[in-house]
Amino acid sequence: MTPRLVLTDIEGTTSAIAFVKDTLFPFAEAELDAFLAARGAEPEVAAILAEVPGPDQAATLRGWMAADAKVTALKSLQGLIWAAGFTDGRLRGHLWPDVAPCLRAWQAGGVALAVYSSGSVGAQKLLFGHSEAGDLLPLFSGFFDTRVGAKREAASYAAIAAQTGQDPAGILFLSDVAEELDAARDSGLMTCQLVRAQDGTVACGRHPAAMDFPEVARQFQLPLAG
Ligand SMILES: CSCCC(=O)C(=O)COP(=O)(O)O
Ligand SMILES: [Mg+2]
Repeated sequence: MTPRLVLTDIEGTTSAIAFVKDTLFPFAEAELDAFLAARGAEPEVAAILAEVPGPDQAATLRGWMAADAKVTALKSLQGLIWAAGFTDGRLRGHLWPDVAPCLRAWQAGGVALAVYSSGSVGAQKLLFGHSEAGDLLPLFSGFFDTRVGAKREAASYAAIAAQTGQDPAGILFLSDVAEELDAARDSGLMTCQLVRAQDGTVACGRHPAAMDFPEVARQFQLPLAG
């Protein structure tokens, strides 16, 4: 069945793992103290901080950062910190060169597009709105983060299907992480693992695999770019 909706992960799928780990995460850590001092009392930030335990919240946040913990509060805060960098040009969303042409072709061909990442919805919009390929936000009809559930839980994909109004069998989920693909398949979605050599991803063998988006298009009869 040709997908009616492509649901894509970001890190390791549309964008380099190194961009997230070596650019985005250090940017947020470097700005953390100044951000908390300047904006910690704002209602939006205070509501996030209410979910951060411990007497030294900056230390808790740094511990989560060091562990790459996919904690919703940390992800929300990182998104708010990155906002300044994306809007003043210090940050630009990395995309592998094959990604934007395929996303444009798929959307133009009538395939809906959505994002599901541990990065907050706000951060997802910053990355695609300020990407190396320009503003890609108009291509997407949905954005989902861990507020819908964890990426390794099947129920999260059922919830996304319900919220998009799509039959799970018509959704293709793209990710580099086998456990995320397992969970999506458990909820009836089609799956494809992105095995990008530059990221050092290894094919898990449990899902169809593609080295880039054109190969995804060929395997799932999606419109081809250019
Ligand atoms: C601008 S999105 C930042 C990505 C991020 O924070 C992250 O943790 C990556 O998670 P993903 O689910 O995209 O692998
Ligand atoms: Mg990923």
